[in-house]
Amino acid sequence: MTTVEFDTSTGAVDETQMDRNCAVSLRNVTKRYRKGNRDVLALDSVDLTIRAGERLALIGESGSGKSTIGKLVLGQIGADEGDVDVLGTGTLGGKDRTRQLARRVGFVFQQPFDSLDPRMKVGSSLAEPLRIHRRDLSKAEIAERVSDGLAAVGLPREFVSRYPGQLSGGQAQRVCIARALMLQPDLLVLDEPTSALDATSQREVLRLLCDLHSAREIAWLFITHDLRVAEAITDTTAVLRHGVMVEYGPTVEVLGNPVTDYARRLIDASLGSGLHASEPAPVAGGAAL
Ligand SMILES: Nc1ncnc2c1ncn2[C@@H]1O[C@H](COP(=O)(O)OP(=O)(O)OP(=O)(O)O)[C@@H](O)[C@H]1O
Repeated sequence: MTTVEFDTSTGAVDETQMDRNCAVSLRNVTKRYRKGNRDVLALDSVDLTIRAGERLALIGESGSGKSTIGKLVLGQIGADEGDVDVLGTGTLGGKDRTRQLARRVGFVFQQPFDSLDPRMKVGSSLAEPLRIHRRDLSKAEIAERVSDGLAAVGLPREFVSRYPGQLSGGQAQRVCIARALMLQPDLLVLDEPTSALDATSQREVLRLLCDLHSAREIAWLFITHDLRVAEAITDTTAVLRHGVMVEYGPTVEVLGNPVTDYARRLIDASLGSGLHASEPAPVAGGAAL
């Protein structure tokens, strides 16, 4: 792992020292949870790399360990064994690492209304990360960035004064995406970001994510049960089973030509059996959305 210098006075990482091509690196990572008087092995010796700008889909049946990887990457939990390095912060101490991850990794979860404070207007929600992490910005500069953030997700400026309860599910998820992007992150953790939305909002949010990726290449860890989404908009797919990475490679190969029966069953259940081998998956650009 590359060593990174961290300036505690400015909060800046000396990026000249870190591997700019690597957004996420998990090496031989094992994670157990304590459940009553027994241990649950959630991840077993997992290796995973997400390069800068790469969109990786993480798929697997319920309980296979997908969200555990998301939590490790966000720094919400630690590994029992192995190395977790996110954007070169792996060698930083606890507080510095947490601060860097909060600044440089955005996240969008399944339920937008759980992620937004119902008592906070949209404008305040979007301004909050800037107030915390960008103390150099004036009030006017923050207000301008909030307006720009809303525009970037296709919402009018007037939404600053709305409360979450006055938004549709799709609009609320757009606000969550805008919030995740406020600090211009290098990595987004997207944990089922569209599965709580109706079909139209799903398509709109996925198109929005693709457009944002085209405008600025942010790496994605995209956790999904929906293999059509993985197929349409990701570069790489990793398949987890009982905490073990059983397949990993370009999305077009993993979904088009799965090696394990397990992945084949997942794909058949989500996409039907017609895709394998004969039909290339329409990866990137959102063509199939
Ligand atoms: N806080 C916890 N305490 C105990 N066990 C946990 C905890 N969190 C997760 N687990 C267990 O770890 C395993 C992996 O869980 P995880 O949430 O990572 O799976 P997942 O693939 O994200 O599932 P889903 O698709 O249902 O969200 C499961 O067996 C789960 O029951």
